[in-house]
Amino acid sequence: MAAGTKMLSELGLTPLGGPDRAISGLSVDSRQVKPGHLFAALPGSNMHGAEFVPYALRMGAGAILTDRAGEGVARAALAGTDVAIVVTEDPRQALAFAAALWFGRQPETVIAVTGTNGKTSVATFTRQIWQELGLEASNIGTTGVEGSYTAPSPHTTPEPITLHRLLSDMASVGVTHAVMEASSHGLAQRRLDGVTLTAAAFTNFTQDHLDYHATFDEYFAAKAGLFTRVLPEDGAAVINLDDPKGRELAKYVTARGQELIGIGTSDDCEMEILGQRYDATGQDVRFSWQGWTQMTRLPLIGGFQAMNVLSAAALAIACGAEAEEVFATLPRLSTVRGRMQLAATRENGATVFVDYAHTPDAVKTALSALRPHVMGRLIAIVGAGGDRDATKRPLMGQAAHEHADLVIVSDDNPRSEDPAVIRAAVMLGAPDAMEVGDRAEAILRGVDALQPGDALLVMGKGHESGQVIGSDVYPFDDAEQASLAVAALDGKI
Ligand SMILES: CC(=O)N[C@H]1[C@@H](OP(=O)(O)OP(=O)(O)OC[C@H]2O[C@@H](n3ccc(=O)[nH]c3=O)[C@H](O)[C@@H]2O)O[C@H](CO)[C@@H](O)[C@@H]1O[C@H](C)C(=O)N[C@@H](C)C(=O)N[C@H](CCC(=O)O)C(=O)O
Ligand SMILES: Nc1ncnc2c1ncn2[C@@H]1O[C@H](COP(=O)(O)OP(=O)(O)OP(=O)(O)O)[C@@H](O)[C@H]1O
Ligand SMILES: N[C@H](CCC[C@H](N)C(=O)O)C(=O)O
Ligand SMILES: [Mg+2]
Repeated sequence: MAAGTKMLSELGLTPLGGPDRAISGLSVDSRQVKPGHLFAALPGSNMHGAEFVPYALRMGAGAILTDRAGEGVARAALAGTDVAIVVTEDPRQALAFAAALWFGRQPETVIAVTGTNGKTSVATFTRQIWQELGLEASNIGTTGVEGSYTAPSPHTTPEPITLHRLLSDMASVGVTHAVMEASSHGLAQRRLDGVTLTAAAFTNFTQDHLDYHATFDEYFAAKAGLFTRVLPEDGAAVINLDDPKGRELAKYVTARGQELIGIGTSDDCEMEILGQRYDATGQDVRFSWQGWTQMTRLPLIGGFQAMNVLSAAALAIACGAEAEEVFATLPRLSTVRGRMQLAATRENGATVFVDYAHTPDAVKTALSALRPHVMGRLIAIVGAGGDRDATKRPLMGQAAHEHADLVIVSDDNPRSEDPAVIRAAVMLGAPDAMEVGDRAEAILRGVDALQPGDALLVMGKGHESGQVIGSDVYPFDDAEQASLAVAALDGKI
């Protein structure tokens, strides 16, 4: 937390029935409270943060922010103290605004990307385009903070205090352009409500996270909030119009008077994909921007990458870059780590790719996207994470069964669950799959099966560097294991 203090009123907060108060910082977790901090006692999915007010007071909290549900418990704990209390309808949003005002600085241009799949890819390509144009740029998301400013990021969308500290640090070292992923958790929890956005993008909407959001509609409403609540009226919205949910969002965007940039394969899109031709190292893409037809080469595997890249190009243009200069950078973009990444090639020419597909739709998309680049068979390794949406498991198995020639079901972060139970659920959708729990062995078996012209797609872990079993994290990297397996089987080690 930055040195110094600020008054609650400077952070947009009004204490109930008491005088204004100087605070020394912000905390969302009672265990991190420092003397004089405002402790945000938030309604949680397990418990109400107000339960921790007594703890926060022992740590020296100077003010409490909560909602009506937390007010009673908080007031009881505050009896006899002079600690201020702020009660609002939506304390998560109030905290987000307070964090923005506390840190007071962000890069001039910040954009956010939402959607079930493709957020990391679009964010990374946008940052790469900006850097190619000579701008100081970073992306924030699942793979950490990358580009001109780098840092680890524990969340896809960081908590508001962490987020605004980061944006302020970036701005102070000269980063002018930042692009962040807006996860549905992040949006539902108002984590980015305090960020001033120039533009936002929507990639697509399919099943995920039904462990957290009660229904599909609730999950979609969380994503829609990026356009209906966070992006200002003078912001630009880049929307995938090939997705019916994108069409729905486009109506909200138009109703709010935001600039709509449609992207897709229909002729009402400003950025229209006209054709794609695939080969072993990438693809040629024909597209038009506001009616101006272009051809470009993308050194990227997978048809959907054209959508991701052109969304990134549209975002860069929406934020002021020259279209011609943006398009000139596209052949120089590089694969996002762990997304359709070529990890190893066997002596016989067969290839191994690593991808982060961890939803039924992503499994289908990744396999069908790889297919036109491959002459031989497609072998898939698939598995599902423990302590996550269990309904997606058989659907992921089924997608692999339908789109690959050979399926191996293996473990992917079983966490607190029994891995055999997770594999059995995946195998409900892929009954003739080979079951190999140990992931290193599964990769070895997959690589061993590769004939000339074949490709192996290892899905689910992408850039991850560990296998989470119980509460332990064992070092594990799919790309590294693929290289080791190829080296071992080709007699190099
Ligand atoms: C499921 C989820 O998103 N949980 C977030 C939520 O916590 P919660 O509602 O479950 O909290 P709770 O356990 O009920 O506790 C209630 C409150 O008491 C506080 N507390 C709790 C214990 C204590 O000792 N003292 C204390 O003050 C907590 O900080 C919380 O504010 O609110 C907390 C405070 O804002 C977040 O830290 C927490 O994120 C946790 C760490 C998390 O792991 N989130 C993941 C699932 C997440 O956000 N993932 C998305 C990406 C998903 C994807 O696309 O794959 C992301 O953007 O990273
Ligand atoms: N535009 C797209 N359409 C469909 N599938 C995609 C698209 N882009 C990427 N994917 C698939 O989704 C996987 C995840 O991609 P990416 O990491 O870019 O998405 P994400 O939205 O950031 O995911 P997460 O929610 O896990 O952070 C990729 O490995 C790929 O299989
Ligand atoms: N970050 C996401 C995706 C993880 C993908 C997969 N490796 C898993 O562990 O389920 C999550 O935690 O749900
Ligand atoms: Mg991501």
